[in-house]
Amino acid sequence: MTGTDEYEHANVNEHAERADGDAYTDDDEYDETPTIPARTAFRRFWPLTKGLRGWLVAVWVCTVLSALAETEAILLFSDLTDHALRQGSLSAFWDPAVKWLGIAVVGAIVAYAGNSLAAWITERFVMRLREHVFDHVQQLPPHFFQRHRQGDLLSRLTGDVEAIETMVVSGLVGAASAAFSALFYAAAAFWLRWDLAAATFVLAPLFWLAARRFSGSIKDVSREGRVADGAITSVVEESLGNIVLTQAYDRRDAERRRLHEEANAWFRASVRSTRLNEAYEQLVQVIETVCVLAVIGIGAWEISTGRMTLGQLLAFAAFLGYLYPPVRGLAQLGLTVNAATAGAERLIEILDVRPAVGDPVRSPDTPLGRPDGAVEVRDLSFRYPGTDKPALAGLSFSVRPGELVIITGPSGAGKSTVSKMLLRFYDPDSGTVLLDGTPIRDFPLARLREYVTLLPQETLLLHDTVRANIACGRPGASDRAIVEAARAADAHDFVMKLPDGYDTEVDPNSARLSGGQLQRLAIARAILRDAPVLVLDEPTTGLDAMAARRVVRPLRRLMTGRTTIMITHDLNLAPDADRILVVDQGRIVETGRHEELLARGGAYARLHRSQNNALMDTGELRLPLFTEPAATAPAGGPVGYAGAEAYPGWAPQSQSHAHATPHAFEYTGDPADAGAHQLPHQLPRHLPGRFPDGRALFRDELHEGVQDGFQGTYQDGFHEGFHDGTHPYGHGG
Ligand SMILES: Nc1ncnc2c1ncn2[C@@H]1O[C@H](COP(=O)(O)OP(=O)(O)OP(=O)(O)O)[C@@H](O)[C@H]1O
Repeated sequence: MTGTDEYEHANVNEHAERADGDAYTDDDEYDETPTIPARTAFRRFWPLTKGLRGWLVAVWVCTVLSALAETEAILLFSDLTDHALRQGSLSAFWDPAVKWLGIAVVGAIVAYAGNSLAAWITERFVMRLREHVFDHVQQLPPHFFQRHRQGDLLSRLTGDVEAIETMVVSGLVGAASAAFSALFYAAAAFWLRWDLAAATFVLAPLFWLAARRFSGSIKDVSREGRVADGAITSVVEESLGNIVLTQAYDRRDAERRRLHEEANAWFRASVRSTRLNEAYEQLVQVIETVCVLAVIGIGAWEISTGRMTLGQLLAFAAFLGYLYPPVRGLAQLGLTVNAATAGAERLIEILDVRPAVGDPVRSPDTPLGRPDGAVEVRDLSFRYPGTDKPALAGLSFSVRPGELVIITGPSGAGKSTVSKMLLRFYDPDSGTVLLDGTPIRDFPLARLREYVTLLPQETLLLHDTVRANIACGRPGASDRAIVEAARAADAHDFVMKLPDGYDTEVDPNSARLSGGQLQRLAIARAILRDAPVLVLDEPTTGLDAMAARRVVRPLRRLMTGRTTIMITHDLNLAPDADRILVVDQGRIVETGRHEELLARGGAYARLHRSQNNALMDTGELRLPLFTEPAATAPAGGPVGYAGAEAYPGWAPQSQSHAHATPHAFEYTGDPADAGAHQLPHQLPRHLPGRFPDGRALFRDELHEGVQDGFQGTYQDGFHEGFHDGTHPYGHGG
C-alpha cells in the first residue's frame, strides 16, 4: 500500500456515468451553485481514498485500542478509589497503579501512531483531490476561463479542497473514533450500573435534537463564507493584475471599496458562523450539566440506600465525562460535514463541467505519422456554448503543404474561432477539419498539438528561465538546439544581454522584456517545436512598427517549409500569401491572391483601403515573403525552378498552384551522406530543403550589415539550419 496506487482509476467525475448522458455545461449553473446532500458529496469524493483505505482501517484500529485503554484506566480508577483511597491502604495502591501506568503508556503510543497516520492520510487525500481538480480544470475549454473569475477558481482549488477533506477523511476517522469511544464508555457505564446508565441515556436524544436544530444554518453560513472567500481572492488577484490601471487612474479608493464589500460579506459570514457554533456549544454544555446532575442525584440516592459505593459513582461520573465528548463530537461532526458540503458543492460544480474535446475513443486503423501539413476545413459551423449566434457558418478552405494562407476580416468575424477549431480547443457543431486527409478528431490531442503549433495573440510566458521558456516547445531539447532556435528567432543577442543569459528568470508580468522580444521568444519556442502546420494569430498585433519589423525575419524563418495559416488584420503581409480568405460573420466572403482581390474591388479591397488609411507604414513588412526565382538557376528544367535536378542529390518537392514554383527541395540522394550535401547556393533563397528523415532545412537571407550567424559573422549572405535548431553542415553564406 503506497497510497498513490490505483487511485488514477477512481471515478470522481461521476457525471461520466450518468445514465441520462446529459452533458453538463457551465453556462447556466455557475451563477448559482447547486445544492447537494452531504451523502451525495461524500460518495462523489470517496473514490479518491482508493489505496488509502487500508491505512484508514489501521487508524480505526488505533482508535479502538486507545478507547479500550481509556476504559480500562477508568475501571482501575474505580478500583483505586474503593480499595486504596477509601480504606487508606498503600499496599492496595501499587498493583492497580502499575497497571494504570502501563495502560497509559501503551495508550499514548497507540494514540500517537493513530493520529500521525491520520494526518498522513489527510494530507495525501488533499494532495490527490487538488491535483485531480487541477488536472480537470486544465482540460476545460477557453470560454470557461473567460467567464469565471480566476480568484474564485483559486479559492476553490485551495480552501474548498481542504473543506472536503474534513468531510471525507477527518470526518470518517472522527466519526469512527467517536462512535467506538462512545460505545466502549457506554458499555462500561452499563456494566457498572445498567439502571443508572439507562436513566442517563434517556437524555441522549437532546444532543441529537440540538445538532439538528443548527445544522441547516451552519451549512448556509459556510456556503456564504466560501463564496465570499472566492470573491476576496478574485478582487485581490484582479486588482494586482491591473495595478497600472489602478495607479494611472488613481483607482485606489474604488479598488479598496470593492475589497471592502467582499470582505464585509466574509466578515458577516464569519461572525455568524462563530455565533452559531458557539450557541450550539453552550446549549450542549447545559444539556450535559442536566445529565451530570441527574447522575449525581440518582447516585446520592443509591449510595444512601447502600446499593452503590462512592468509587462506583465516581467511576460512573468519569465514564460520563469521557462519554460526552464523543457523543458531542458525533453531533458536531454532522455540523462539520454539512459545512464542508458547501465546499464540495463548489468543487463538484467545476468537476461537472466537461472538457469540450477528448482523445479519440478508438485508435485509427492506420497509424498516424507526422503529416506533410495539408489542411482541409470542410463546411465548418460552430456556436460557442451559451450563445445564439453562430461564430462559424459553413466555412470551407484548404491549404496545401508549405502554403501560406492569410485569414482576414472585420473584428468578430470568426477568425480566432478558426484557430481554435484547427487546434481542437472545440469540436465544430458540424463539418470537419482534416490534416493530411485524416479528421483531426482521430489524432490523440497531444499528437495533434505537436503537429499544429499555435502562436497565440498574447505571448505566453512561464514563470521560469528563458531557457525553459524556449525548451517548452520541445521538452528535452538540448541546450545547443535551444540556442540555435533562439538565434533563428533573432532572440539570442538580447537573451545574452540579460543578467543571467539563458538562465535569467522571466515571468508573465516581467518588465524585463519588450513585446517584440517576447514575441521572438515565442517564435524560438515554435521553431524548436518544428511542427508541419503553424497557426499564427495576429503575430504583429500589439507591436509598434519597429518591433513588428524585427519579428518579420524570424517569422519568415519559422514559416518557411511549413503550412502556415495566419490570422491577421495586418494586410502588410498579404502580398506574400498563396491565398487570402476574407471572413465575415463566420463565412468566407472572398478568396484569392492579394492582387486579384484588390482588382476585384470588393470586401478585401475595402479592408485594405481602410487599413492603409489607418496604419503607419511598417516598411519592411511589405517585403515579399518568398522572393522570386533566382536568375542564376539553370534553364531548361521543370516549371519554376528549371533545371533544379541539375543539383546532385536535390529535387523540387511540391509546387504551389499559384506560383508554379516548388515549396521546397528534397534530398533524394544517399541518406548516409545527406548531412554532407548543402542546398546548392544558386538555388533561390527562402526555399527550404528537406532531408529523408523529415527534418526541414530553412534558408534565409541575413540582415543587411553585420550579424552573428551560426558560426561567425556574415554580411549580406544567407544561412541555413534545421527547424529543430540543429545545423546540418556548419553554415551557408
Ligand atoms: N468565448 C466565447 N463565448 C461566446 N462567444 C464568443 C466567444 N469567443 C468569441 N465569441 C464570439 O464569436 C464570434 C467570433 O469571434 P472571434 O474571436 O473568432 O472573432 P475574430 O474575427 O477573431 O475577432 P477579432 O479580430 O476581434 O479577434 C464573435 O461574435 C464573438 O463575440
